[in-house]
Amino acid sequence: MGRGGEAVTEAVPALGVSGVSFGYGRRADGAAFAIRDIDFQVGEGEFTALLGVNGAGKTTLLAVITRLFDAGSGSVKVCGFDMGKQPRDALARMGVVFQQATLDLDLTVRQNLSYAAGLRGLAKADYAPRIDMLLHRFALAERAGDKVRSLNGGHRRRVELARALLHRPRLLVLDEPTVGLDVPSRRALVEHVHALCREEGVAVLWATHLFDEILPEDRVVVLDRGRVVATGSVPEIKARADAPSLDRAFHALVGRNAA
Ligand SMILES: Nc1ncnc2c1ncn2[C@@H]1O[C@H](COP(=O)(O)OP(=O)(O)OP(=O)(O)O)[C@@H](O)[C@H]1O
Repeated sequence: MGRGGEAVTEAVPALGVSGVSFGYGRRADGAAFAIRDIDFQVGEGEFTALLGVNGAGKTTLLAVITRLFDAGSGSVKVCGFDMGKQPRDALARMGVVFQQATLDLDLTVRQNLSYAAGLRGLAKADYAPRIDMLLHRFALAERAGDKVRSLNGGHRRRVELARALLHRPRLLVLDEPTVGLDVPSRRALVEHVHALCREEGVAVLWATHLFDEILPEDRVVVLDRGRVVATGSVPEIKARADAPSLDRAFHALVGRNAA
Protein backbone atom coordinates (compact mmCIF):
# COMPACT_ATOMS: atom_id res chain seq x y z
CA MET A 1 0.00 0.00 0.00
CA GLY A 2 1.13 3.55 -0.67
CA ARG A 3 1.53 6.17 2.05
CA GLY A 4 -2.07 7.35 1.60
CA GLY A 5 -3.35 3.77 1.88
CA GLU A 6 -3.91 3.41 -1.88
CA ALA A 7 -2.80 0.22 -3.63
CA VAL A 8 0.57 0.59 -5.39
CA THR A 9 1.15 -1.58 -8.45
CA GLU A 10 4.80 -2.34 -9.07
CA ALA A 11 5.76 -1.93 -12.73
CA VAL A 12 6.62 -5.33 -14.21
CA PRO A 13 10.15 -5.11 -15.69
CA ALA A 14 10.64 -6.00 -19.33
CA LEU A 15 13.39 -8.38 -18.18
CA GLY A 16 13.99 -9.83 -14.75
CA VAL A 17 17.03 -12.07 -14.20
CA SER A 18 17.21 -13.62 -10.77
CA GLY A 19 19.82 -15.98 -9.31
CA VAL A 20 20.89 -17.28 -12.73
CA SER A 21 23.93 -19.55 -12.97
CA PHE A 22 25.18 -21.67 -15.87
CA GLY A 23 28.20 -23.88 -16.42
CA TYR A 24 29.58 -25.78 -19.42
CA GLY A 25 31.05 -28.46 -17.17
CA ARG A 26 34.11 -28.20 -14.94
CA ARG A 27 37.02 -26.59 -16.80
CA ALA A 28 40.75 -27.16 -16.56
CA ASP A 29 41.07 -24.14 -14.23
CA GLY A 30 38.50 -25.71 -11.87
CA ALA A 31 35.75 -23.13 -12.47
CA ALA A 32 32.35 -24.82 -12.63
CA PHE A 33 30.29 -21.83 -13.77
CA ALA A 34 30.59 -19.49 -16.75
CA ILE A 35 28.03 -17.17 -15.09
CA ARG A 36 27.11 -17.19 -11.40
CA ASP A 37 24.21 -15.78 -9.33
CA ILE A 38 23.20 -13.15 -11.87
CA ASP A 39 20.54 -10.64 -10.72
CA PHE A 40 19.37 -7.56 -12.60
CA GLN A 41 16.32 -6.01 -14.23
CA VAL A 42 15.66 -3.99 -17.37
CA GLY A 43 12.69 -1.64 -17.09
CA GLU A 44 10.25 -0.74 -19.85
CA GLY A 45 11.91 1.62 -22.33
CA GLU A 46 15.34 1.38 -20.69
CA PHE A 47 18.58 0.91 -22.60
CA THR A 48 20.82 -1.34 -20.52
CA ALA A 49 24.36 -2.12 -21.60
CA LEU A 50 25.78 -5.47 -20.51
CA LEU A 51 29.43 -4.47 -20.27
CA GLY A 52 32.29 -6.95 -19.99
CA VAL A 53 35.57 -7.96 -21.61
CA ASN A 54 35.87 -11.01 -23.88
CA GLY A 55 35.13 -14.11 -21.84
CA ALA A 56 33.26 -12.25 -19.07
CA GLY A 57 30.15 -14.34 -19.80
CA LYS A 58 27.99 -11.99 -21.90
CA THR A 59 27.16 -14.49 -24.65
CA THR A 60 26.48 -17.24 -22.11
CA LEU A 61 24.12 -14.98 -20.19
CA LEU A 62 22.30 -13.95 -23.37
CA ALA A 63 22.02 -17.61 -24.37
CA VAL A 64 20.23 -18.31 -21.08
CA ILE A 65 18.03 -15.20 -21.41
CA THR A 66 16.99 -16.15 -24.96
CA ARG A 67 16.48 -19.81 -23.92
CA LEU A 68 19.17 -21.27 -26.16
CA PHE A 69 20.39 -22.75 -22.87
CA ASP A 70 18.25 -23.68 -19.88
CA ALA A 71 19.36 -21.84 -16.76
CA GLY A 72 21.14 -24.23 -14.38
CA SER A 73 19.42 -22.31 -11.58
CA GLY A 74 17.43 -19.12 -11.06
CA SER A 75 14.81 -17.56 -13.30
CA VAL A 76 14.46 -15.34 -16.35
CA LYS A 77 11.20 -13.40 -16.75
CA VAL A 78 10.16 -11.37 -19.80
CA CYS A 79 7.34 -8.92 -19.05
CA GLY A 80 6.52 -11.12 -16.06
CA PHE A 81 6.45 -14.40 -18.02
CA ASP A 82 8.82 -17.07 -16.74
CA MET A 83 11.11 -18.38 -19.50
CA GLY A 84 11.19 -21.85 -17.91
CA LYS A 85 7.44 -22.22 -17.28
CA GLN A 86 5.85 -19.99 -19.96
CA PRO A 87 8.44 -19.92 -22.75
CA ARG A 88 5.94 -19.18 -25.53
CA ASP A 89 4.62 -16.05 -23.76
CA ALA A 90 8.11 -14.94 -22.77
CA LEU A 91 9.64 -15.46 -26.23
CA ALA A 92 6.71 -13.73 -27.95
CA ARG A 93 7.72 -10.53 -26.17
CA MET A 94 11.43 -10.72 -27.01
CA GLY A 95 13.39 -9.88 -30.17
CA VAL A 96 16.98 -11.04 -30.58
CA VAL A 97 19.94 -9.97 -32.71
CA PHE A 98 22.65 -12.60 -32.36
CA GLN A 99 26.37 -11.93 -32.77
CA GLN A 100 26.57 -13.90 -36.03
CA ALA A 101 24.50 -12.65 -38.97
CA THR A 102 21.84 -15.11 -40.14
CA LEU A 103 20.27 -13.41 -43.19
CA ASP A 104 19.90 -15.22 -46.50
CA LEU A 105 22.32 -13.35 -48.76
CA ASP A 106 20.52 -14.37 -51.97
CA LEU A 107 17.11 -13.10 -50.90
CA THR A 108 16.20 -9.44 -51.04
CA VAL A 109 15.82 -7.38 -47.88
CA ARG A 110 12.02 -7.57 -48.13
CA GLN A 111 12.06 -11.32 -48.85
CA ASN A 112 14.19 -11.94 -45.76
CA LEU A 113 11.76 -9.98 -43.62
CA SER A 114 8.61 -11.48 -45.17
CA TYR A 115 9.95 -14.99 -44.72
CA ALA A 116 10.78 -14.34 -41.06
CA ALA A 117 7.33 -12.79 -40.48
CA GLY A 118 5.67 -15.86 -42.03
CA LEU A 119 7.70 -18.16 -39.77
CA ARG A 120 6.48 -16.11 -36.80
CA GLY A 121 2.91 -16.85 -37.90
CA LEU A 122 2.11 -13.22 -38.76
CA ALA A 123 -0.55 -12.58 -41.41
CA LYS A 124 0.56 -10.76 -44.57
CA ALA A 125 -2.00 -7.97 -44.02
CA ASP A 126 -0.30 -7.31 -40.70
CA TYR A 127 3.33 -7.78 -41.58
CA ALA A 128 3.46 -5.98 -44.95
CA PRO A 129 2.82 -2.50 -43.45
CA ARG A 130 4.99 -3.39 -40.44
CA ILE A 131 7.91 -4.20 -42.78
CA ASP A 132 7.39 -0.90 -44.63
CA MET A 133 7.41 0.98 -41.33
CA LEU A 134 10.58 -0.75 -40.09
CA LEU A 135 12.40 -0.27 -43.41
CA HIS A 136 11.56 3.41 -43.22
CA ARG A 137 12.57 3.68 -39.54
CA PHE A 138 15.99 2.16 -40.20
CA ALA A 139 16.60 4.07 -43.45
CA LEU A 140 16.45 0.91 -45.57
CA ALA A 141 13.40 1.64 -47.73
CA GLU A 142 15.47 2.25 -50.85
CA ARG A 143 17.24 -1.09 -50.43
CA ALA A 144 14.06 -3.19 -49.96
CA GLY A 145 14.37 -4.86 -53.37
CA ASP A 146 18.13 -5.43 -53.22
CA LYS A 147 19.72 -8.76 -52.41
CA VAL A 148 21.28 -8.73 -48.95
CA ARG A 149 24.59 -9.79 -50.55
CA SER A 150 24.87 -6.29 -52.07
CA LEU A 151 24.45 -4.51 -48.70
CA ASN A 152 27.32 -3.32 -46.50
CA GLY A 153 27.70 -4.64 -42.94
CA GLY A 154 25.87 -1.73 -41.33
CA HIS A 155 22.83 -2.11 -43.58
CA ARG A 156 22.77 -5.87 -43.01
CA ARG A 157 22.77 -5.31 -39.26
CA ARG A 158 19.83 -2.93 -39.61
CA VAL A 159 17.91 -5.57 -41.59
CA GLU A 160 18.52 -7.95 -38.68
CA LEU A 161 17.30 -5.29 -36.29
CA ALA A 162 14.11 -4.84 -38.34
CA ARG A 163 13.63 -8.62 -38.41
CA ALA A 164 13.94 -8.81 -34.62
CA LEU A 165 11.15 -6.22 -34.27
CA LEU A 166 8.59 -7.70 -36.70
CA HIS A 167 6.42 -9.16 -33.93
CA ARG A 168 6.48 -5.94 -31.84
CA PRO A 169 8.56 -7.27 -28.91
CA ARG A 170 8.77 -5.23 -25.69
CA LEU A 171 12.37 -6.39 -25.09
CA LEU A 172 15.20 -6.39 -27.61
CA VAL A 173 18.38 -8.35 -26.84
CA LEU A 174 21.52 -7.76 -28.91
CA ASP A 175 24.84 -9.59 -28.57
CA GLU A 176 27.72 -7.28 -29.56
CA PRO A 177 25.76 -6.15 -32.63
CA THR A 178 28.46 -3.80 -33.93
CA VAL A 179 31.19 -6.43 -34.31
CA GLY A 180 32.91 -5.93 -37.66
CA LEU A 181 31.25 -2.59 -38.47
CA ASP A 182 33.13 0.59 -39.35
CA VAL A 183 32.79 3.62 -37.09
CA PRO A 184 29.96 5.43 -38.98
CA SER A 185 27.91 2.20 -39.23
CA ARG A 186 28.50 1.50 -35.54
CA ARG A 187 27.36 4.99 -34.62
CA ALA A 188 24.25 4.70 -36.81
CA LEU A 189 23.25 1.40 -35.20
CA VAL A 190 23.75 2.79 -31.69
CA GLU A 191 21.59 5.82 -32.63
CA HIS A 192 18.83 3.72 -34.19
CA VAL A 193 18.50 1.48 -31.15
CA HIS A 194 18.53 4.35 -28.66
CA ALA A 195 15.83 6.10 -30.69
CA LEU A 196 13.75 2.94 -30.56
CA CYS A 197 13.94 2.97 -26.75
CA ARG A 198 13.07 6.64 -26.46
CA GLU A 199 10.30 6.75 -29.06
CA GLU A 200 8.64 3.34 -28.73
CA GLY A 201 9.44 2.37 -25.15
CA VAL A 202 11.18 -0.85 -26.22
CA ALA A 203 13.52 -2.14 -23.50
CA VAL A 204 17.01 -3.02 -24.73
CA LEU A 205 19.77 -5.26 -23.41
CA TRP A 206 22.91 -4.54 -25.48
CA ALA A 207 26.03 -6.62 -24.81
CA THR A 208 29.28 -4.81 -25.53
CA HIS A 209 32.86 -4.21 -24.46
CA LEU A 210 32.94 -0.76 -26.10
CA PHE A 211 32.38 2.25 -23.84
CA ASP A 212 31.50 4.64 -26.67
CA GLU A 213 28.33 2.65 -27.40
CA ILE A 214 26.95 3.65 -24.00
CA LEU A 215 25.23 7.05 -23.62
CA PRO A 216 25.11 9.04 -20.36
CA GLU A 217 21.40 8.25 -19.84
CA ASP A 218 21.85 4.47 -20.18
CA ARG A 219 21.91 1.88 -17.45
CA VAL A 220 24.86 -0.50 -17.16
CA VAL A 221 25.35 -4.02 -15.85
CA VAL A 222 29.06 -4.70 -15.38
CA LEU A 223 29.93 -8.38 -15.80
CA ASP A 224 33.33 -9.72 -14.75
CA ARG A 225 34.41 -13.35 -14.73
CA GLY A 226 30.80 -14.50 -14.77
CA ARG A 227 29.54 -12.26 -11.99
CA VAL A 228 27.71 -8.94 -11.90
CA VAL A 229 30.07 -6.53 -10.13
CA ALA A 230 27.95 -3.36 -10.49
CA THR A 231 24.59 -2.20 -11.86
CA GLY A 232 23.16 1.29 -12.15
CA SER A 233 23.02 4.43 -14.24
CA VAL A 234 26.26 5.74 -15.74
CA PRO A 235 26.60 8.42 -12.99
CA GLU A 236 25.93 5.78 -10.32
CA ILE A 237 28.62 3.45 -11.69
CA LYS A 238 31.11 6.34 -11.88
CA ALA A 239 30.27 7.43 -8.31
CA ARG A 240 30.57 3.89 -7.03
CA ALA A 241 34.12 3.60 -8.39
CA ASP A 242 34.89 7.26 -7.62
CA ALA A 243 36.01 7.63 -11.25
CA PRO A 244 35.63 10.52 -13.71
CA SER A 245 34.53 8.36 -16.66
CA LEU A 246 32.75 5.07 -17.28
CA ASP A 247 35.91 3.69 -18.82
CA ARG A 248 37.95 4.42 -15.65
CA ALA A 249 35.12 3.19 -13.41
CA PHE A 250 34.99 -0.09 -15.33
CA HIS A 251 38.72 -0.65 -14.97
CA ALA A 252 38.54 0.12 -11.26
CA LEU A 253 35.61 -2.28 -10.79
CA VAL A 254 37.08 -5.22 -12.67
CA GLY A 255 40.62 -4.49 -11.55
CA ARG A 256 42.31 -5.03 -14.89
CA ASN A 257 42.39 -3.61 -18.38
CA ALA A 258 39.51 -4.18 -20.78
CA ALA A 259 40.31 -5.90 -24.06
N1 LIG B 1 30.77 -23.86 -25.51
C1 LIG B 1 31.56 -23.61 -24.47
N2 LIG B 1 32.15 -24.63 -23.79
C2 LIG B 1 32.94 -24.41 -22.72
N3 LIG B 1 33.22 -23.17 -22.23
C3 LIG B 1 32.67 -22.12 -22.87
C4 LIG B 1 31.83 -22.29 -24.01
N4 LIG B 1 31.43 -21.04 -24.42
C5 LIG B 1 31.99 -20.16 -23.57
N5 LIG B 1 32.74 -20.80 -22.65
C6 LIG B 1 33.50 -20.18 -21.55
O1 LIG B 1 32.58 -19.46 -20.74
C7 LIG B 1 33.15 -18.21 -20.34
C8 LIG B 1 32.25 -17.07 -20.80
O2 LIG B 1 32.30 -17.01 -22.23
P1 LIG B 1 31.31 -16.08 -23.08
O3 LIG B 1 31.50 -16.43 -24.53
O4 LIG B 1 29.96 -16.19 -22.51
O5 LIG B 1 31.90 -14.63 -22.77
P2 LIG B 1 31.69 -13.27 -23.58
O6 LIG B 1 31.72 -12.20 -22.55
O7 LIG B 1 30.48 -13.37 -24.42
O8 LIG B 1 32.97 -13.21 -24.48
P3 LIG B 1 33.07 -12.84 -26.05
O9 LIG B 1 32.94 -11.35 -26.08
O10 LIG B 1 34.45 -13.31 -26.40
O11 LIG B 1 31.97 -13.57 -26.76
C9 LIG B 1 34.55 -18.16 -20.92
O12 LIG B 1 35.45 -18.61 -19.94
C10 LIG B 1 34.48 -19.14 -22.07
O13 LIG B 1 35.74 -19.71 -22.31
